[in-house]
Amino acid sequence: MQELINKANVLMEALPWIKNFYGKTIVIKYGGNAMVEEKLKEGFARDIILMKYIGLNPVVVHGGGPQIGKVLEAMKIESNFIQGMRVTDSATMDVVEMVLGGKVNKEIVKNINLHGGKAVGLTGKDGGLIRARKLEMKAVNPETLTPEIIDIGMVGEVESVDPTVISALEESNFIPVIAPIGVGLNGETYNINADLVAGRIAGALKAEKLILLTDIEGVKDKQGKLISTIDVGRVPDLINDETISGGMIPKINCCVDAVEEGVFKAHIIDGRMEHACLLEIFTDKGIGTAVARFDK
Ligand SMILES: Nc1ncnc2c1ncn2[C@@H]1O[C@H](COP(=O)(O)OP(=O)(O)O)[C@@H](O)[C@H]1O
Ligand SMILES: CC(=O)N[C@@H](CCC(=O)OP(=O)(O)O)C(=O)O
Repeated sequence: MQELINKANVLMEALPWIKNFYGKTIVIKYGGNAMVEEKLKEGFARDIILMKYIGLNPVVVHGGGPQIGKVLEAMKIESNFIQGMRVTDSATMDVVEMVLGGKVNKEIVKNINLHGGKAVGLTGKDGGLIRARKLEMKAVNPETLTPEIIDIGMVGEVESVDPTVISALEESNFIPVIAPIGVGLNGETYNINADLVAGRIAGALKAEKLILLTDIEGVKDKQGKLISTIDVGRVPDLINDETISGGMIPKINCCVDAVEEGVFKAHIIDGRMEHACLLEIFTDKGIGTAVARFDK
């Protein structure tokens, strides 16, 4: 009997959060281990469906860097990254679009639909969702030691987001699943980092939350202890004193940008943990690191 009451208590813990988030949009960047391991994949699909059925509007933006890498390797095309961005010539762009917009996107859609949801896959080309432009990357020339703009091919940055197609899908209770590919003014295709796309889509939708799933517990301090909350104003110091480095820099900056654009809270959480999204949204304590304007 006590076991049943405990179950009811767990559900009741979620009640204030369900009330709070009812009708609100949550953008989730899906990637890493959560997109590879069978058990985690199924758990993620079920989490998204549960969110939808209790009245939230989940929007999934996915990555797929490792999946692209595997196909490029099989095709004997070399992968090169500069400042975390894949150098993308036209042969690589074809593979990126094929893998992200095709196999990876459709597998996520299939998993959600298989477990009872109604997902629709899109790239940024569909409905004019993501207008992109070429990313101007600055790097220091090792010979002259001066910063200059380098050409890394068809890598894009988001110029603007037109969320009309997302709203149309939400009205009919579909769950949008978005591949991070954008289209330029003249119809050219761009490969865009998925975290950046998720941040901008969350901003355009004025989402309640942006959740970035990654393969680490969250942002850690210099002693390796998890930092549960970070005020956006503190981020530059954490980067300058090198508490935050490497791949975590674009992630945290993307959270800051989303908050500045009107997203209430951004979270960096551990996608290796089963039901990570649900634990973050529906429990009092949450997991991972929350980034917001706490010091008002
Ligand atoms: N302060 C920090 N807290 C946590 N991770 C950090 C921190 N600073 C740097 N990192 C690094 O950033 C990595 C996450 O970025 P990345 O590997 O690019 O993620 P993903 O592949 O999910 O996009 C972590 O695995 C860790 O090595
Ligand atoms: C420009 C750029 O680097 N684009 C990424 C897009 C996919 C992505 O971001 O996937 P993850 O989230 O798994 O890293 C790439 O080509 O790998």
